[in-house]
Amino acid sequence: MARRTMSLIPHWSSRVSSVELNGTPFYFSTQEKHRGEEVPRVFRENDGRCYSLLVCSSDTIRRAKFYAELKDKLLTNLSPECHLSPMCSFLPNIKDSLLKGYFLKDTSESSSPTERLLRDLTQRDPVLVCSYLRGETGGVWTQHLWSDGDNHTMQMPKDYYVVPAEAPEHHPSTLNIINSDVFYSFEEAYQVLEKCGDIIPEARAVLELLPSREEARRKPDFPVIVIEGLDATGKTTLTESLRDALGASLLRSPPHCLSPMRARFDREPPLIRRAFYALGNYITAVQIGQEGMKTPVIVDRFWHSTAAYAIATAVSGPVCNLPAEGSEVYCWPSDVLQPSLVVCLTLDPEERRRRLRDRGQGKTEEEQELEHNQLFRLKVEKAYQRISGPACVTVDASPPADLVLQQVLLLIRGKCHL
Ligand SMILES: Nc1ncnc2c1ncn2[C@@H]1O[C@H](COP(=O)(O)OP(=O)(O)OP(=O)(O)O)[C@@H](O)[C@H]1O
Ligand SMILES: Nc1ccn([C@@H]2O[C@H](COP(=O)(O)O)[C@@H](O)[C@H]2O)c(=O)n1
Repeated sequence: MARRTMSLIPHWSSRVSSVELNGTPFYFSTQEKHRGEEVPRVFRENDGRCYSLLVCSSDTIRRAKFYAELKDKLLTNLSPECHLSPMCSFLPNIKDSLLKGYFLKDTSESSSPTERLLRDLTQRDPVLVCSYLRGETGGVWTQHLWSDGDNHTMQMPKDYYVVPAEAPEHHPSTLNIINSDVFYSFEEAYQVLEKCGDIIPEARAVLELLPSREEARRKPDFPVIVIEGLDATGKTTLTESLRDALGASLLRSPPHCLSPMRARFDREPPLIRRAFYALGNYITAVQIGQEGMKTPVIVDRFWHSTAAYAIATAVSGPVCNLPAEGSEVYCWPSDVLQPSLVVCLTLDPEERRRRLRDRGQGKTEEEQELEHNQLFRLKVEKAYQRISGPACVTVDASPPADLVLQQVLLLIRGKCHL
């Protein structure tokens, strides 16, 4: 941790912090001199003590795992008078500069229990703690970066004042998407699972099933049609009908051979979970390459799903926070086979809920989130539409199943000459 802390200090005063209060981000930064700026919103009307905790380690797996555990750890050990808000710190427009953590307001009588807990964290865990002090008059607040040694004195070269900051042009959560949430090459995803081998035995099992990257790129003779969409939009129904109508092979991503490991990865933080799904696409790509030498291939979910769900989870807040159309995050990886056609099924939310209810099967946590969280659903759909090379063709899945089939067959005949 010490090395990581030191490497942050040269850019410390260029960093901007964002604290989410009831879902709205409030930004502040630090500066050496106070020039009469107002007190940033998060410090206003504040009688308590304030702290920030940012998870930072050059070991990406440790960082992801610790961040996933941090909230529970804090809620279990802090007094009920402590209030936590999600926060992050970033260098505007600098990729991979985002550090995630929590902002803590403590209104309890004594600072000792909270500070003891924070001190323990700085000594044992990859976390950077700052405390914030209000000046005598209440008109200024200063930030104090704790050391990771016994004595939590200031490590800052100077006192820094906290001042309000502008909202950045791009939402900060977009800064770390590449190779943390979405993987654009076999190697990047492979490295994540390789590093997890010691702590997650299932990661080794996945690595043993992986093909070489050349195999995943092999272009088949027959067309490859991918069907995408949120859960319960009718992908299984449609893909099975297409298989029968076209005499095609039906494949899926993640492939069946990964089913025994999937539940374990669904419990892991995004970095690890997304690397698992990314690698699943490479296994499916090899199967497509083999089957596609004999028949057309229909695929139930592929890279669009992996990227769209990952982006929608990584980006907090409303749809406008997503990276804009044309952003590199939506680009198809160069080492994954490109389907001939990608169809994305859409359905109005009420009909989708009805189909989910009627089906009554168990759902992954993410699917439950989709059901509850309208914003998340909109973000997944928007991300689906923005992915390019190949882009997806949207099809309204609300008509009866045989009509949806006819419409998709027309698209396939037009695009793939079948
Ligand atoms: N066009 C349709 N009209 C009415 N009901 C449909 C239609 N297509 C599918 N259904 C029904 O909706 C439910 C969900 O369909 P299906 O399982 O095919 O969706 P899915 O997209 O594969 O879901 P998941 O991604 O969760 O596996 C099923 O009960 C299915 O019978
Ligand atoms: N290629 C894929 C396929 C799926 N996912 C993730 O799985 C969930 C939905 O899968 P279902 O089998 O339940 O339809 C969804 O949460 C995706 O995150 C993926 O990432 N990549």
